[in-house]
Amino acid sequence: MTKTAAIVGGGVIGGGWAARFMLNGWDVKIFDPDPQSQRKIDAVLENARCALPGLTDIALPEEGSITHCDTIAKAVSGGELIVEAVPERLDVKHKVYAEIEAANTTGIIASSTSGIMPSDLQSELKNPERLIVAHPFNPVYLLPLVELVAGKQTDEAHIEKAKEIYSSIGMHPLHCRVEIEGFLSDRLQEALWREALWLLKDGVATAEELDAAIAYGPGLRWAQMGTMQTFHLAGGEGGMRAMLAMFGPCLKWPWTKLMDVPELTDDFVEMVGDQCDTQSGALTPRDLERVRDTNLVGIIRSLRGGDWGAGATAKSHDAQLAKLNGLNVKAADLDEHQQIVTSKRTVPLDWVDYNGHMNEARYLQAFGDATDKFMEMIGCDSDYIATGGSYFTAETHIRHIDEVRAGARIDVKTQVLLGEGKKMHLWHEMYEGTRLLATAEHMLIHVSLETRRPSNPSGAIETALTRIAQGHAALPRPEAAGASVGVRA
Ligand SMILES: NC(=O)C1=CN([C@@H]2O[C@H](COP(=O)(O)OP(=O)(O)OC[C@H]3O[C@@H](n4cnc5c(N)ncnc54)[C@H](O)[C@@H]3O)[C@@H](O)[C@H]2O)C=CC1
Ligand SMILES: C[N+](C)(C)CC(=O)CC(=O)[O-]
Repeated sequence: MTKTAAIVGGGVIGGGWAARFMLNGWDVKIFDPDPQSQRKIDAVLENARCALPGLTDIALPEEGSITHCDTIAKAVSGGELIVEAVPERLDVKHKVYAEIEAANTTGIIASSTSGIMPSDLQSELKNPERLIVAHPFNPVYLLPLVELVAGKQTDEAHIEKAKEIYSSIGMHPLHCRVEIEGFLSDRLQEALWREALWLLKDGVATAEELDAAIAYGPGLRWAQMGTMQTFHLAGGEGGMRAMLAMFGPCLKWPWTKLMDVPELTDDFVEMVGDQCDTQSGALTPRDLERVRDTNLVGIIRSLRGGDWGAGATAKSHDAQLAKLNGLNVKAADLDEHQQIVTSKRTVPLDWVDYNGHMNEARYLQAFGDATDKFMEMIGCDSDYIATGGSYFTAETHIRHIDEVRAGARIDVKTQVLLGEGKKMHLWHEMYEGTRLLATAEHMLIHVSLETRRPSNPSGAIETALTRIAQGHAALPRPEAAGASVGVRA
């Protein structure tokens, strides 16, 4: 069933929300009075379409539609979720809520505010119980964190509903249980930013040097662990206790100017702006966004490996997407009269090489993932593997037939050429739509993980595999199956 999100305010954050919802299959209705808004949102969507699908190993749903409305009433009428992303001013937000209330009395109003207390936001609403804060992070289409905060009058059921909604679009809802200004993340970020502005103003370092001080060091750690766990490790075997014993007293030394804010005079703003422009060189903000997005996809993908932080969120999104894509098929439901779809995914940005197309190593990864999925389907899943049986690949032959680029949706269809005793001979075909991109032929042997020697699979796996192999024997045998490597005549 298609869902609809109403978005009021289509700037940096509203545009990012539009992209995240649409690429997760939601329809979006949006209102923004800026005549340039549609152009700006299109630019955000273009970047998001390149980046977001690469976070998951399973294809996202079909993209939803976007309707640009010319009034708030048209955007929000009938909506169950109304995302507010207008400028960070209480008076502006109150005015917008009054217009929303005139057209919609029941939908959840989710404010994107970076730090205004939800109790203040809901103070003039007729139905204040439906207002929550859902504070995202830029770029909203890639970063999974969304801070959820209730005001004094919020119905907690809406927070629970919001957790479901944001999880279903690949996000990590963090419920900030105590309502405070700036919530959690911005409190931490602002302390650092304030200090950086002081160091720049006092001529201690340039914008570039300050960014290097983060990007080459702590920033790399922060992508995976926050300050607490990072410093727990800095205490060696003594952990955080040792860390506090050694560095705790330093916190009282005058290292930081945390509570003071440098005065934002025109000269100072120009000085900071100039230094940031110099730092960016010839790259425009849109160019930099693309660099940032490619790097973020790479970082989050590497965190998937360890099922860690933002990588774990992407993996649990995969589990939901596998269901939507019909990839969670059990052995008994596999149709032995046709090839089996074992993968539906999008080519991630970081799978593309210097030739501008998917690198050869990634074909093996995509086919290997399809083999893993097929193993899971016939019952060789993580529970079975934990009992000590699995398959090892003994031989592989991949043919590269046509190129494929980042962002393309690819499917793998699998045919069992032999499934007998310890042997499993698979034939995979990779398609973009109906275009054949590559084929792979693998011979796998069932092994005991204890002896590391060939062994028979469980009866259930053998039965499932034999049934499919017998059914697939009636399908045309792929011409290239069993072919040796060589130049085509
Ligand atoms: N920029 C950021 O990094 C982040 C911002 N936020 C929050 O998101 C909200 C929006 O901020 P940005 O997108 O950065 O600002 P922005 O200035 O990029 O976008 C605000 C948009 O609201 C539109 N607008 C102004 N009055 C309006 C009205 N009456 N009705 C509908 N639209 C109206 C403007 O035309 C503009 O396109 C703020 O509450 C901000 O604190 C949250 C997370 C990060
Ligand atoms: C600077 N900011 C307060 C608008 C930042 C945020 O609210 C979140 C983010 O994206 O860093």
